[in-house]
Amino acid sequence: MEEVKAKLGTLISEKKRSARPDNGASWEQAFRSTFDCLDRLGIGNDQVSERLRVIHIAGTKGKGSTSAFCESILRHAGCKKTGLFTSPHLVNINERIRLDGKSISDEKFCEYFWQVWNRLEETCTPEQGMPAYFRFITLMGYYVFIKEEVDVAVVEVGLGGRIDSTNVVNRPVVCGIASLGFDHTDLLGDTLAKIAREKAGIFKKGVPAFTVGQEEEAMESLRDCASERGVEFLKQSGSVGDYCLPEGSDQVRLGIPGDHQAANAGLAVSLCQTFQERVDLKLSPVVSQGALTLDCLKGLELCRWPGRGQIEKDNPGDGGAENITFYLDGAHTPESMLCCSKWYQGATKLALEASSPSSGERWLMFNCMRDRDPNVLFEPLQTNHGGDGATGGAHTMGFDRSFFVPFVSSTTSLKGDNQSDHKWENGLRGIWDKMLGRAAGGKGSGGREALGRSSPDSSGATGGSSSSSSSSSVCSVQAALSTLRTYARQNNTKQIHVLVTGSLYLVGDFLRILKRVP
Ligand SMILES: Nc1ncnc2c1ncn2[C@@H]1O[C@H](COP(=O)(O)OP(=O)(O)OP(=O)(O)O)[C@@H](O)[C@H]1O
Repeated sequence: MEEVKAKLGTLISEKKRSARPDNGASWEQAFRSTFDCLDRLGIGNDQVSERLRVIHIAGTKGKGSTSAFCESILRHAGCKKTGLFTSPHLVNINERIRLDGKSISDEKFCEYFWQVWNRLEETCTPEQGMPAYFRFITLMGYYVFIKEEVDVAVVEVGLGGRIDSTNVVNRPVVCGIASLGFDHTDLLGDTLAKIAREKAGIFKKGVPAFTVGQEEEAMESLRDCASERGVEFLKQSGSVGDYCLPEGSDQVRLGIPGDHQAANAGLAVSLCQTFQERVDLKLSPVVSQGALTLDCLKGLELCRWPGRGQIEKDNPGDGGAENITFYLDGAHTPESMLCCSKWYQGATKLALEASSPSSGERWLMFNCMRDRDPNVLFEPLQTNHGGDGATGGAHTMGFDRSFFVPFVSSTTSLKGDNQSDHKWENGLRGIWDKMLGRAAGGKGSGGREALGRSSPDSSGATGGSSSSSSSSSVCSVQAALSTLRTYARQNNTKQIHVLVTGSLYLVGDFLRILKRVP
């Protein structure tokens, strides 16, 4: 596996996230090269459509969760073999290609990797070289699903849709668009209409499509694209809570927590219902007479999507403390941070009420990529969304301690983070404390407008400036964990609820350190 990882590493051509892939080709050119690569692999894109039953899902937020729900629902509805392609991964690259809900084994990964690698290498020409990292892993995903003869291939778009490497299927069974918002605006456009148009690039002639409720500007753009592209229909899915329940069942339980998951699950139900009606597999119904079936409910409840709303107890057998609970969520956009913050406050409120509110504390471990605006990410974290507010700490939302921790993984260092200087993290801490200072000073909860757009790099490396600075620190993940565990052991009547958020890479680092590999 190490050799395979090293080879894959050679396909990461640039360190910058939005750098041009595939030897400097434009995104359009690079996308078109995916079709050539499929030919070189002996599986033209016609074959991908003929040999795979694909559910293709795009969106700004919730596309991964929706994909995971789809896979789980169909597995529980009787799909003998499921394939799920997602990105990015948290700990191991294998997570991106799942068979029957489990990451592909190292053995199979290596076996298929070499088949794909060797074929592509043998067919390189001066015009057609090796594909870049994401394109390669996408090609490999399709290759694996074809060779494994999966009944369904649920495919999550990597970025955008129209010219994403996954968009090489002429005729998916059904397409879905999860919640739309502002992200990757440098590549997708600076209005919701433009972003929606890029995402709707996965729509295909004669193929049905579903979307969740969207802002009108986005919905209008989706409708226009649907008619331009001649989709069979574009329908809006509802919340999973809108469905009736079968006899013997009193509620829908979702395996991925958070109120925001109801819309993702609703979209997944619509996609799976349409899939099940259109394919020649003997699947049990997903919805029957307007009610979710027991199989569907099981699929929703048993769905697992690590790093999103994941709750893990610390492990005392492995140096941990039994009174620590980690809440791991890779939110990294304003919308997802709002969902994450509401989920965390709700979950810890229940946990704090279950014990004694005064005996619990909320701690934060945070980092985000440098292309994010921490001002807008911090705002929902510092706002009380109707929970109990403070847990003993003095802040608006009541984090008793906050740590700004550098990334550990090599994946993130490849994305341009300098491991040795902590200027970025000190800057994050400075902004965090400044916002808290303003909030405490009676100027609201501290927002982008109030603060201006200060950036960590410009705010200097001095750390906090407000009275709350003593409760925030910059240190390594390991040092933060050590401080946390020592404190927890010394205060063993307290329950410590630790939110880890800001980046999926940080969540991946934690899962690796906690030895909870997905
Ligand atoms: N419908 C939603 N609206 C807003 N935020 C959401 C929604 N669904 C999930 N999220 C948040 O987004 C984060 C990522 O969820 P998910 O993996 O489903 O989305 P994604 O579209 O694949 O995003 P990405 O892979 O870019 O993080 C979650 O941690 C959660 O906080």
